Parts: sequence; C-alpha cells; structure tokens
Amino acid sequence: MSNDRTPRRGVLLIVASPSGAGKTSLCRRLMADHGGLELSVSMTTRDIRPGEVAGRDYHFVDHAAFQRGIDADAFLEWADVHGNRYGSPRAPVDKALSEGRDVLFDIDWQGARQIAEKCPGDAVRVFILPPSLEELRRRLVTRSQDADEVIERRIKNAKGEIEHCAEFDYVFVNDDFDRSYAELAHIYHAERSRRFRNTWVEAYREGLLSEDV
Ligand SMILES: Nc1nc2c(ncn2[C@@H]2O[C@H](COP(=O)(O)OP(=O)(O)O)[C@@H](O)[C@H]2O)c(=O)[nH]1
Ligand SMILES: Nc1ncnc2c1ncn2[C@@H]1O[C@H](COP(=O)(O)OP(=O)(O)O)[C@@H](O)[C@H]1O
Repeated sequence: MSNDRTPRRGVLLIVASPSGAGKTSLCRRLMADHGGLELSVSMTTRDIRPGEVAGRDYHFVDHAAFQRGIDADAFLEWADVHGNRYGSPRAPVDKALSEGRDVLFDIDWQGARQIAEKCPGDAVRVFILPPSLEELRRRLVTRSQDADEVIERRIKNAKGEIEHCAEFDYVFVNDDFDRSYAELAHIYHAERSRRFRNTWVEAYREGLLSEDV
C-alpha cells in the first residue's frame, strides 16, 4: 500500500506581541528546532540594529523602495508600526505554500488581521503577553538595542497592541521562557496535525482499506 504523506497544506503561523514580550526569541528557537518551518523575512524602513543581519532578520530598505513594493502589490500584508513601515513579501509565502511548507511570521496585530482575512484556512494566530508592563520595560532596557525614546514609544504602544489579543486563536503569557517555548511548539505541532491540512490522509486511508487481511 502507499504510505506517501504528501501532499499537505502548510500552516501560516503568525506570532505577535508587544515589543519586548519575547516573540523574536521564541520564534528563533522554533525555527532552530523545526527544519521544515520557513521564516518570512519582512521588509522594513527602520534602521538596522547592532547584531542584526540584512536579509536574515529583515530586508532593510528606504521609504521609496518600500513604496515601490506596495505599488507592485508585492506584500501579503504591510503596516505602519512604531513610526516605520513593515511588510511581508508575498512571493516566498506563495512558493512555500505551493510546496506544502509552513511559514512563520513575527508581525504585529495589523498584519495578523490582514493575513487571516486573505488566507483564512492557513493562518494560525498566536499572541504573546508579557507578565507585566513593568517586566516589558525591563526586557526592552536589558535588550539595550533601542534608544530611550524608542523604548518609551514601544511601551506606550503596548497597551494598544494588547487590546487586540482577543482577535487571536491562541494567547499565552511569556513568563518562564522554556515553558512558553513548549506552549508555542505544542500549538505548532497540533495545528500541523489537523486533518484538513493533511490532504494525503484520504489516499492513505484508501490504501489501508484495500489491504487484504
Ligand atoms: N505588520 C507587520 N508587522 C511587522 C512586520 N515585521 C515586523 N513587524 C512588527 O513590527 C514591530 C516592531 O518590530 P521590530 O522593529 O523588529 O522591534 P521588536 O519587536 O521590538 O524586536 C513588531 O511588533 C513586529 O512584530 C511585518 O512584516 N508586518
Ligand atoms: N521569558 C523571558 N524571560 C526573561 N527574558 C526574556 C524572556 N523572553 C525573552 N526575554 C528577553 O527579553 C528581551 C526581548 O525579547 P525579544 O525576543 O527581542 O522580544 P520581541 O521580539 O517581542 O521584541 C530579550 O533580551 C530576550 O532575551
């Protein structure tokens, strides 16, 4: 009998949170542990931070180049966040989905909403809450990658972002990192296993039923 476990429909796993709640750290670990998961590398107009690598963390572009992307309909979604523009390039996502692979997005609630509207069956939205706003500030300060006024702006924006967590499929608090990571990984594994994504099941079942026992 055939035991082919293709084709399948990929998951678009969207992870959002206020800045500093820990989504980049959680997403990096999920990527490191799951070879089949592809990170959507966003385009942004914000400045590169120390330690960031162009093309790996973001595609860093100026406003004119970003606008050309909008005009060419090259983004699956884009939004203004903290005074800069951020967008998810469409082509790599289309390619991954057509090949049955999963894509991970580290984007804000506006982007999550747009992808959920455009790809309702594929999108899975996860929102990560900080233990407190005080702890959020501590993490942003400890990360020490942003100027003081940038940190203050992000903390001011945090409440506006948290207000949107009810639109998400899954919400959890990132207090203990390992426990939070386990939660994110469980969500990903369960969503991967949903029957409607595993379109190979029908042929597989037919194979089992045709076995002569
Ligand atoms: N809508 C949207 N938001 C994005 C995209 N890329 C990043 N963001 C969000 O923009 C916000 C700021 O990101 P960033 O400048 O890397 O700061 P950080 O979250 O503090 O590390 C975060 O909420 C990101 O999730 C994108 O392509 N689209
Ligand atoms: N559970 C956690 N406990 C303590 N510090 C954390 C935790 N998760 C992340 N951090 C730290 O908080 C800072 C912000 O995390 P980061 O992943 O950059 O957040 P975001 O991408 O949401 O802005 C980083 O210095 C990171 O190491």
